[in-house]
Amino acid sequence: MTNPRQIALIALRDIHAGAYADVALNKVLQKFSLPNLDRGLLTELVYGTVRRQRTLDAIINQLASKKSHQQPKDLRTILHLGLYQLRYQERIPPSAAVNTTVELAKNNGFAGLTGFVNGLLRQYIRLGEKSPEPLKLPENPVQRLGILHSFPDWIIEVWLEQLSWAETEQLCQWMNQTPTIDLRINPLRTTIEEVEEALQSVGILTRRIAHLPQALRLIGNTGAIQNIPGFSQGWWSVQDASAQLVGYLLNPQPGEVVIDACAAPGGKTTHIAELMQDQGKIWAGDRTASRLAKLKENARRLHLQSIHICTGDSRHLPQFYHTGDRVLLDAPCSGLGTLHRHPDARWRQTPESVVELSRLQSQLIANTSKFVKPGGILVYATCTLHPKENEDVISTFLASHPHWQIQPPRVDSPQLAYSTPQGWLKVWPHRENMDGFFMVRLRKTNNSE
Ligand SMILES: C[S@@+](CC[C@H](N)C(=O)[O-])C[C@H]1O[C@@H](n2cnc3c(N)ncnc32)[C@H](O)[C@@H]1O
Repeated sequence: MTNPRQIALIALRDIHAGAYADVALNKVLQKFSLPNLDRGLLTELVYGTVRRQRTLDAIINQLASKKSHQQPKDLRTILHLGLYQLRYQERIPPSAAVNTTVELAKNNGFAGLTGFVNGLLRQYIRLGEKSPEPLKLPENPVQRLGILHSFPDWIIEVWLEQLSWAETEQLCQWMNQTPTIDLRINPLRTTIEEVEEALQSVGILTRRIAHLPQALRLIGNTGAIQNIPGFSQGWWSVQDASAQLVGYLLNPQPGEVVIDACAAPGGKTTHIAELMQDQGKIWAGDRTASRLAKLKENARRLHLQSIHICTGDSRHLPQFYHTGDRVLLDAPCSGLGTLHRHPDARWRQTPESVVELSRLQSQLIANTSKFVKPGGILVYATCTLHPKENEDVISTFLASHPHWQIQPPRVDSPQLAYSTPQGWLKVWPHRENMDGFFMVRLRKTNNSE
């Protein structure tokens, strides 16, 4: 099969049945061999329709007599695909979007409904000719933003608690973009200049990122990551700029003992090893063995020797008590700072899952703080923007752990740019053009047991 729209329908069926969007997409990309352009279109259609689902459903609700959720499942997905192309894909002529969608309906058991599909899509085009916004939006301002930018109301509300309306809208728009790829250069194998040159020689454009000495942002489409020069030599890792800030905030030194309590697949563990010149001992703990296998593979590719694996639940592991000079807790979280990378995440997380995660995060910080020696450091980080998983976890921890205090970034450190008056760092993606992140450095006093 070579029709990217038909293949998109197959992947979307899987996603609507519960599969992760990236897993479902990779499955079809591996199964069907497509030319590069069609692979690009397939990826755009799958990720785009998942991301814009709420907006696309609102259009169906407006134009059809039956609500979107009452339509047969496949028909709803086919309409999503057609409407997505009409609304968001300027490169696809409207007539091609309509004809290919009608064809898709015909080939997937809806031969009797091709008139309905054709009519609905053409009605949308006609409305768009009359008004720049064919979609009728509700009066309620939260729902209005949620429908326009395709987010559940509760996420809009979480952002509105922290940002103005205008910034909330900017953040919504930012999260609907195709994500960029950043590299972190491994200074133990090469230099940033050498990587820049190697990439340039194969036509890959890059740019440096302020405050991050080993970071390069890739510009434009680069093809498969494994084919970028230097991958097999361990010259670099893929890691977003804001995730690179975490290693610098921890500031590990050669010869120290560092415990990375939620380490897999090892983006930050390998950064820590590089910052320590691969000298010292790093314990990489995680409860998921399959993810730790990826960490091992990454450490091997980067030629790092100082990393040791420990499979287990970091809410326990008493063998680590009072052994770490520095501990990193890069906690499992709702990922509200990386919604652009995971198009289905906004539909998977709920206010209830956030409460559940914040409970786990509190248990993890309470126990991993015991891993730290007196006078040592613990960095808590998440890639979410929800105060319940960030500020609240830290405030509650500090209130019940008098031997701990926040150690804000030094005035001469690059992280200062993201620092808040409370001493923790919050990276807002629409301001900094990088993934959303929260991180804080905590210090245990010398006289604690
Ligand atoms: C945000 S990810 C870590 C990403 C990693 N630090 C990196 O930079 O590549 C969170 C990790 O926590 C792990 N995890 C979740 N609950 C855990 C627990 N109770 N104990 C140990 N690891 C846990 C998950 O398996 C997941 O790999």
